[in-house]
Amino acid sequence: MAEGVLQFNVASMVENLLQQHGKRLHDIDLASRKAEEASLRRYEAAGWLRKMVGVVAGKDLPAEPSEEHFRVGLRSGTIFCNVLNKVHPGAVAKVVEAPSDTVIIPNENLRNFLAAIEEMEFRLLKSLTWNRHGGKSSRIVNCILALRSYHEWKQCGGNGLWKFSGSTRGPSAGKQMDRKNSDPLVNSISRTSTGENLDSLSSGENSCGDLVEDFDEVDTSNTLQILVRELLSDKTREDIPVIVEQMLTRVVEEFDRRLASLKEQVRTTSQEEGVPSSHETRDIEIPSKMKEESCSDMEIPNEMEEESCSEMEIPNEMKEESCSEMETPNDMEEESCSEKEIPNEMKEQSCSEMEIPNKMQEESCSATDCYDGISKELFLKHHEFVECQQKSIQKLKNMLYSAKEDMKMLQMKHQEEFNNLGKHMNTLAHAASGYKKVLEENRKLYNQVQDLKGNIRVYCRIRPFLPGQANRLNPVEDVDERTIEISATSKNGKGKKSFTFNKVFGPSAKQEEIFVDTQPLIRSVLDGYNVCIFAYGQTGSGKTHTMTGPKELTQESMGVNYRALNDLFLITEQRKDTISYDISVQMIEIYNEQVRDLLATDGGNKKYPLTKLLLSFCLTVHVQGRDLTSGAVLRGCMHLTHVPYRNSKLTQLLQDSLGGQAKTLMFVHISPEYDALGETLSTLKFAERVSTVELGAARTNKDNTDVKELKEQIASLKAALARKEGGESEALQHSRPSSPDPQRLMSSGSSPSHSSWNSPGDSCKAEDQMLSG
Ligand SMILES: Nc1ncnc2c1ncn2[C@@H]1O[C@H](COP(=O)(O)OP(=O)(O)OP(=O)(O)O)[C@@H](O)[C@H]1O
Repeated sequence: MAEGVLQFNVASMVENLLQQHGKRLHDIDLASRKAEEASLRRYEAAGWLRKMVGVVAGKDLPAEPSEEHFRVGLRSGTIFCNVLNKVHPGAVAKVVEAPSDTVIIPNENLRNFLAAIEEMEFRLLKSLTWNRHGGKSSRIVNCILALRSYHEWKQCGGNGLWKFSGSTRGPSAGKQMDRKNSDPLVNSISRTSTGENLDSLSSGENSCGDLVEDFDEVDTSNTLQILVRELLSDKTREDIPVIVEQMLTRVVEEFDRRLASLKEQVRTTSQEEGVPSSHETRDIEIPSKMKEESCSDMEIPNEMEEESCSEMEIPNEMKEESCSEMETPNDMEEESCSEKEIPNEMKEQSCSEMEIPNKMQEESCSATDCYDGISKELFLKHHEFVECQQKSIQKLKNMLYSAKEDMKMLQMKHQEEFNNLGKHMNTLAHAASGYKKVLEENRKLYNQVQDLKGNIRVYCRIRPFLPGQANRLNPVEDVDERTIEISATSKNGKGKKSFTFNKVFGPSAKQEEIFVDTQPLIRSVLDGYNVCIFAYGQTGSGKTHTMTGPKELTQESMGVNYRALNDLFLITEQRKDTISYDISVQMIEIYNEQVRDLLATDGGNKKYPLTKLLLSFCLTVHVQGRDLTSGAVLRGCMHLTHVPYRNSKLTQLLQDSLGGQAKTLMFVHISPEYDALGETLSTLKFAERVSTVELGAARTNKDNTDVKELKEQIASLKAALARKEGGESEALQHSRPSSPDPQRLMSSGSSPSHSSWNSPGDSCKAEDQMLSG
């Protein structure tokens, strides 16, 4: 049908071209009208045949066929036989169903058709005009239209002889066909009916062979030939090539224009039907109307074509994948895949049924069915794949939402914990501040307690008899916690003499007991107080034993010095997180009013061996602590040695620990032997007076006589001291506020003093020095 349309359009284009050239020729116009009239008559014949046999049986014959399609659709003779059986049931006993492209010469159906007519004695067909002048196709058209007229005449109750009027516009009621009419075709039929061999049909002018020949010959459209012939009939030989070239150029241009218009029409239609644009390009050569008709000729439902088109949207990869998964036989699979790869070509072939043999159309149909099955399966797989992806995406969305919620919860929890931590930190800072205040208060209270115990404390220790002194008389009459009672001889003022101290330790007292009252003062040193711990007493009374210990030291036998230093470092370690301490040691020897620095070096070598240093008669430990939080600095010192108290230099040295806030512990040692009784009594008197100074007026001196004597001795000592030491007392007063400088001490006094501190007179002088300070 496409060719028919195009051929008709070419004729029109040529006509239009001629009109544009102002060469509208009457003959040309007449030829065009004739061609158009011939086409209309052909359509009329084809339409009646299709109506008679039905669309399915008439699928090989388009409704509006070109001459070529008209010839091809009828050359099998099948439609002729079926139509004749409709007009006269049973007229053709055997109809061979064969594809339209099957060429059988002489055609069996045509021979059966003619034979049927002979048997039916259709002499009425004699009236048909088998006019060769109208073209071979026109003769067939006229024959068909005559048969239609006869059929209609019969349906209208016609009887007797039917006379063909030659009109194709339907039967004329009551018209009679002249059966005597001599027509070449009828004649040939008549001859056949007289017993001639059917094969002879092909030899007769109007035989079946003529009819077959009519179908077999290629009847190119003579319309154009007529037009061209008429156009060039009056032209000179020189003008013809130019005119033909010009005409062909315009025809081609017009053809291209209309083809483009047709493509645009197809594209628009495809878009309206939702066909992807990528397929439009492949389909543009076939108008949608043509496709529908062609497909209907092929008995392919439109839905199938639509499905095929929709399947075209499936990505090639998926199609390939699905094809690879197909379980169809290999040959079928290959065919399907090849069909899949070039679906548009297949579609074109299917639609262009006029150019494709029926067999190929059937293959195309079967391929389309197969392709449709594959496409559906692909579609299902695609749909399933998309659903799976959508579920995965939804699951991911849910996980993302859950993760976001968890993150929010974590952020809230973190913020809450952060706030709580901040509050906790504030509480801790407040508590720390309070704790420091408490520590400070505790320190003050602690040292207040030490103050209440007395800044100068005097302890008396009685040395036990040494080995080999057993069973010797002991002047110590009685000892309790704070009092010692001495039984004096007449030489020393006969009678019992009682002395009171902060504490009295008997001969059996352990080193640990001696240190008990000393230990709290170590903490005071680290709190910034000055402490002086010294031993006092006659030779061999046990001073070294108390302060250092015996030669063979054990944990139990360690003296005050070791224990004090141990506690000092222990407390320093305990406070290391809050206070940083620097500890230094000073070792000075005072002998014959000469002060020597035992740690001084002489040419890189120490002047004194370590053993002598450890046994040194004056050890001073300086402590400097820095509060790590506030930066406040505390300074304290601790003097450890036994002291020949009468020594003025020593008094000067110990000035920072003999008054004010300083804590002084004096361990007074006495020997138990009778032969040292005088010295013992003098020592006890001196020590008790030191303690009495500290106790002040609150302490009542029970012995006024002793006080009077003491005052006299003090006055005497003052005078003597003034004479011997000149302005030393004045210097002592001026230097009191600061710690003593060993260098200054060593250079200030060089004159020897008393070589022995054992005499009571010396003791009184020392007491005077201390009291004056
Ligand atoms: N409490 C005591 N228990 C046992 N032995 C002691 C005690 N006190 C002192 N001694 C012993 O007495 C002797 C003399 O003691 P020590 O050397 O300590 O006296 P001193 O006062 O330091 O003498 P000096 O003034 O001459 O140095 C030593 O052998 C010592 O071991």
